[in-house]
Amino acid sequence: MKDFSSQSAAGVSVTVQALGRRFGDFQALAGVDFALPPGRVLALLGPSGCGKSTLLKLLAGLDRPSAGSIHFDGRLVASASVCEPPQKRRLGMVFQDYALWPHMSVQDNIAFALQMQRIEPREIDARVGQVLERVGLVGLGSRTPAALSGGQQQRVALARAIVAQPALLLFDEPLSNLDRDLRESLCTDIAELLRELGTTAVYVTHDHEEACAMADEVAVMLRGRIAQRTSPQTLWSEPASLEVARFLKLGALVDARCDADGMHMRAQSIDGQPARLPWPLSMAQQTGANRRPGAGATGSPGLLLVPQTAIRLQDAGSAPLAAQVVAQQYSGGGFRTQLELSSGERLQTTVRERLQLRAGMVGLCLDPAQLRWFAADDRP
Ligand SMILES: Nc1ncnc2c1ncn2[C@@H]1O[C@H](COP(=O)(O)OP(=O)(O)OP(=O)(O)O)[C@@H](O)[C@H]1O
Repeated sequence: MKDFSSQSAAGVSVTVQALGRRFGDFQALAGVDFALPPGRVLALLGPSGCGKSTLLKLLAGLDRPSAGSIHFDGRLVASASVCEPPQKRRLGMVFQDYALWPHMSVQDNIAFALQMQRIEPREIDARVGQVLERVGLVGLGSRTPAALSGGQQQRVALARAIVAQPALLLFDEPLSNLDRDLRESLCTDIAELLRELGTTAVYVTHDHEEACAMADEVAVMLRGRIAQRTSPQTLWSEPASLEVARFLKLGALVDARCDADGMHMRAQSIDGQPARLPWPLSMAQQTGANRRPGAGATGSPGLLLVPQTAIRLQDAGSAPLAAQVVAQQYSGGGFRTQLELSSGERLQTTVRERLQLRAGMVGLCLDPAQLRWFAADDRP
C-alpha cells in the first residue's frame, strides 16, 4: 500500500479519570483511568458485556458519563455535566457493521466528511483518490457498498475514517464480521496504517491476537473496570491476577501451596511423593505481598499457572511430577497432548518430537521461568 504519512495529522492526548457509566441500578463502567499519549494505540480487550463499547461511546461523545472526566489535549470533553458533540472532537470511527450509506457511491461515502467542512471539490477529489489508493480500492470509487465484498466495505469505512485527518481514531470490533483470512490481512493493514498515520487510536476487540498485533498497550476490561493495562508482551508473561490469566487462557491452573521451601502440589511424582517445585522465578522478582511465600506451617494455598510451553517431558524416575497421557492428536509439527496429574488436574502441551507417546505414565518437569503463582485470596 502507498505511503500516506504526508496525510497524517498529529494525534491527540487522551486522559480518562475515574470514568463511570451507570444505567439505572447497573454500573456498566466504574473507576476507569488511563492516559494515552499522542500517537499511541490502546486496545480494549475483554469478554462480551465488560463495558468496551460503553467506554468507546463516551470517548466518541455518543453518550455522557455518570462520573469522572475525559480530556483531549487537556480540554475537558466529557463529564457528568459536559458532553462535547462528536463532530467537535475530530474523530474517525470504524464500526463492526461498516455503517456506510448504502445509497451513496464509495467516492461519496468517503467525501462526505470533507464536503461538510466545505473543502474545495478539487481538493476533495485528490484526497479521496489518495485514501482509496492507501486502502487498496483504486478503481472502485463509483460502486455502491452493496457491490463490494465485506472486506472491501470495511476498507471504505477505514478510508472514510481517515480522510479528514482525525486526531483520534476509534474502532469498534471492525474485523469481527470478516472471515479468518480477511481478518488477518486487514488486521496487518490497519496496524501498518496506524503506525504510519501517527494518530492516537482506541481499538475495541475481544480477539487477543488482534489486540496484540494492533496496540502499543492493551487494557483488559472485566466487569466494567480495567483489570490490567500494559504492553502486549507483559500482559502475556505477567498477568496481574488470576482473573486476567483465566480470561487470556494462559494455561492450566493447578492447586499448589507455597512456603519457604517452594511449591507443594497435590499432584505426585511416579513414586507417590507429593511434588515439590522451586518457586516460580517471577515470585522472586515480585514484591507484592500477594505473591510472597506464606509464613504458616502448611504454607499459603493458591493456584499455579502452568502455560503449555512450560511443560517438559523428563524420565519418569527422576521427574518431580508424573502424569497419565489421556489423549494425543497430531496437529502440524507436533502432537497436542492431554495429560492428567495424580490429583486429577489436567494439563495440555504440544510434544514437538515426531514421537507419539504411548498411553501410560510420563515424567514431567515445569520451567520455573514461565510459572506464576496466585494466592487463593486472589481468586475472583
Ligand atoms: N443503554 C443501555 N442501557 C442499559 N444497559 C446497557 C446499555 N448499554 C449497555 N448496557 C449494559 O452495559 C454492559 C456493557 O455493555 P457494552 O456494550 O459496553 O459491552 P461490550 O464489552 O462492548 O460487549 P460486546 O463485546 O458484547 O459488544 C452490558 O451489560 C450491557 O447490557
